[in-house]
Amino acid sequence: MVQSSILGFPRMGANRELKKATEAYWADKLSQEDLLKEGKRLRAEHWKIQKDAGIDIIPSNDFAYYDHVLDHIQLFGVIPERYNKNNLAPIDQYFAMGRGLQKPDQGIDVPALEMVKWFDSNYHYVKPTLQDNQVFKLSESPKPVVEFKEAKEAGITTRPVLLGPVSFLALGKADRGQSIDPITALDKLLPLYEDLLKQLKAAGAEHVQIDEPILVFDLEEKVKDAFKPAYEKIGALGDAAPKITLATYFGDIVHNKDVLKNLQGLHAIHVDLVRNPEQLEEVIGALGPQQTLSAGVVDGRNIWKVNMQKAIEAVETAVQKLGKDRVIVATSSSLLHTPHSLDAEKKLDAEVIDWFSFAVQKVSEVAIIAKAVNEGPAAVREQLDANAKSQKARAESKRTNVAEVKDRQQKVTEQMHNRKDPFPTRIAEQEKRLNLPKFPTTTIGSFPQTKEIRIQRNKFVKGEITAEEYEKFIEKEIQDVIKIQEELDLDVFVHGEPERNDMVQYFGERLDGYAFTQNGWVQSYGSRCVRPPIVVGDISRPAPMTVKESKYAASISKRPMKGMLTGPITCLRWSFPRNDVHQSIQAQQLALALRDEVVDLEKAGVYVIQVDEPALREGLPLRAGKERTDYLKWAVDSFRLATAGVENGTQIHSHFCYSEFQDFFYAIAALDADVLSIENSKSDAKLLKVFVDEAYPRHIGPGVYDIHSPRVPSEQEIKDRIAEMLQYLKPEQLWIDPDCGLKTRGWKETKAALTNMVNAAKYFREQKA
Ligand SMILES: CN1c2c(nc(N)[nH]c2=O)NC[C@@H]1CNc1ccc(C(=O)N[C@@H](CCC(=O)N[C@@H](CCC(=O)N[C@@H](CCC(=O)O)C(=O)O)C(=O)O)C(=O)O)cc1
Ligand SMILES: N[C@@H](CCS)C(=O)O
Ligand SMILES: [Zn+2]
Repeated sequence: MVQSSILGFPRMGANRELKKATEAYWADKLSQEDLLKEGKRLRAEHWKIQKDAGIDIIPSNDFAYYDHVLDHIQLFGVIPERYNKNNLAPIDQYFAMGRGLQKPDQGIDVPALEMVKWFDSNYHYVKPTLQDNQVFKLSESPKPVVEFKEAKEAGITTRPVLLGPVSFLALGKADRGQSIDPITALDKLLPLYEDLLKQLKAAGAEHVQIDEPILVFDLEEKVKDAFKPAYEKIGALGDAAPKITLATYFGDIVHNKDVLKNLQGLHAIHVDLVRNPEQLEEVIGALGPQQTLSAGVVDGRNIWKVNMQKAIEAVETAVQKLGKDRVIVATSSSLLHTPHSLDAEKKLDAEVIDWFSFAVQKVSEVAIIAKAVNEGPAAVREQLDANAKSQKARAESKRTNVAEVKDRQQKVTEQMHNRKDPFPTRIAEQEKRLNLPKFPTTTIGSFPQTKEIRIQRNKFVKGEITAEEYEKFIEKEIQDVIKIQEELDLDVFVHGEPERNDMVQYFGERLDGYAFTQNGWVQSYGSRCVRPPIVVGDISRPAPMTVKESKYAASISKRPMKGMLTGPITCLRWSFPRNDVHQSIQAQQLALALRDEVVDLEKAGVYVIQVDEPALREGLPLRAGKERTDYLKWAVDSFRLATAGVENGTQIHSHFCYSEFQDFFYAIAALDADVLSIENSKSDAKLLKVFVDEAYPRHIGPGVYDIHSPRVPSEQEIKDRIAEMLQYLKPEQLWIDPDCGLKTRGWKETKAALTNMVNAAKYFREQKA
């Protein structure tokens, strides 16, 4: 029989209970015991949802209090010494690695480990950070074993999920000042996997899911070569270990077919057939004679209802070749990237809600597809008919065919992508207008989103206060942040984004062609969640979206005010995009809407405009090739189309909050932004060398401190950082700013950090005068 399986379930809970519990714990408002109890309750609830839906293979160890890669860091003892010094309880050490810990009264001050994008998703993982003489040590009560037993006690035999040894190492890095190439530590790490697998088997686990998602990348030979010895060793455990399903997702693995050849001893291989349905035949051909295919046909990354007919056809193709006992119906990836359930959505338009499927619904979809294949379509006729009807309605909906939007796209010319003059002419005009000092200081846009702001917005959304009352409140917030920026003596001000719930959702809510949810939360990192808006049709801007707040802020500010927009690619990437038209079309529609906004801001007297594109890099197809080249063209074009409508004297900024910009330098340069701010504080300043090597002529503000942690950087630390940057960048190019927006921070640490930042900038201003 074909079995049904889920690769992972969202952790936060139907009402973000996990977020609330962890944040309460951090604020000393919940005991450790109660936090752990809440985790246990959530796990049980999620297993039950899957069991009740009839899923055969239910995951465990997919739950994490902060991040599953961080779980493995602690599981294998990859804990840099600085986190061992303060005798922290395991859970506190875990959070210290995830988010840093500063307790001056106890002499504790450790920054967080680096956190980066999980493949091309909006989820972030904590990077394993290794030492040259790395010693691995399996934790005394390994989490995967504990959670397997917990599920078993609740009457559910699960398939534990582990991140595989090759991916764990390849996704890691050497600690600062260390030079280890993580993959060389494989031999030392493998015995811990062996031990863990034996413990899982002894606890009763018959199957284990080992994720090796790096197989979707173009791999260096040494990483590719690591698979064979790793899985031979693990495979040699035979019956002493559970049977292994090796899972890949977010891409195809055909280019690594030679690796698959060495994995034929494993029980099953999982592939993502939503992203790359065309890999099915080749992967089947590469399987060993006994091997099972886990067919990922229900999308773990988007919210569209599965097309049952197509999914069933793919599974049937596999069944014809392999037989029912060697095929598993599965989600394409973990459902971590989808919201919990549609049941909470009370305000979605009836037309569009019928097109969506969140995690709980996707679990049912997997079960239905398996049933259709096992028992024939008649067994699920009603569900299949309803699904076909919904697919048809979406394809024929007016929302997906708006003539005015299509006409405007037809009329886009090449010239619309270019500023009037090149940078030297522009910057001269901008300098005259803005009159900024050397090493200008600015922030990235948002200031702390205080509890009070959220409460007021919540009241407004619920109709408990009027639009005027809310508007007054926002104006007062803007006044306050302007006053604070004056006191801090920053050079280019921002209005603080108090009116925005999120930098993407806010725009989604103001654009036609979008739907947005009440409770569609998805984990972004740690306890932080986002509610991605959903692109349901052709996009256009019915009215200005940000002009009122920016104009007001500019009118009461003595310094230049920076208008703040989210770029077309980031809007697209951090939304749930349509899957019925190419993303380049959606990006161009967004670009045209933003172009109007940029021009309207300029008309309103806002002469510095930042268009954030932090997701530009994340959208890059994971492998080199035509798809990547094409992406770079349409992604860069969409930014240029959005920003090129302004005069020379209007300064366009863009912001990128990730550090791996090396391989992406040309795209960033091609945006032709006058000023770039880039996350950089946790990376080696050496990375900035690319700007020198490529003779980058425009202005740059590499972040001087990390904003993800409440830790306050000292003035000296920031000065050291700036001095490092000046080894690579010219003084007249350099802007001083934090890594990213400050919305997640509290005011106390924000003021302290920015005071140190401004003082450090002033020090260099005097030095270089
Ligand atoms: C910059 N980043 C972003 C990414 N993706 C985005 N879509 N947005 C981003 O900013 N990706 C990369 C990075 C890092 N990621 C994040 C992600 C999320 C946050 C964050 O602070 N999230 C908040 C939620 C923000 C939000 O939408 N707030 C709403 C609703 C707030 C809320 O929970 N309201 C309560 C009631 C009010 C109360 O009592 O507090 C409720 O509904 O129950 C709003 O402000 O109106 C989070 O808390 O997780 C940061 C960086
Ligand atoms: N302007 C946004 C950018 C975040 S990437 C902010 O400051 O929050
Ligand atoms: Zn950012």
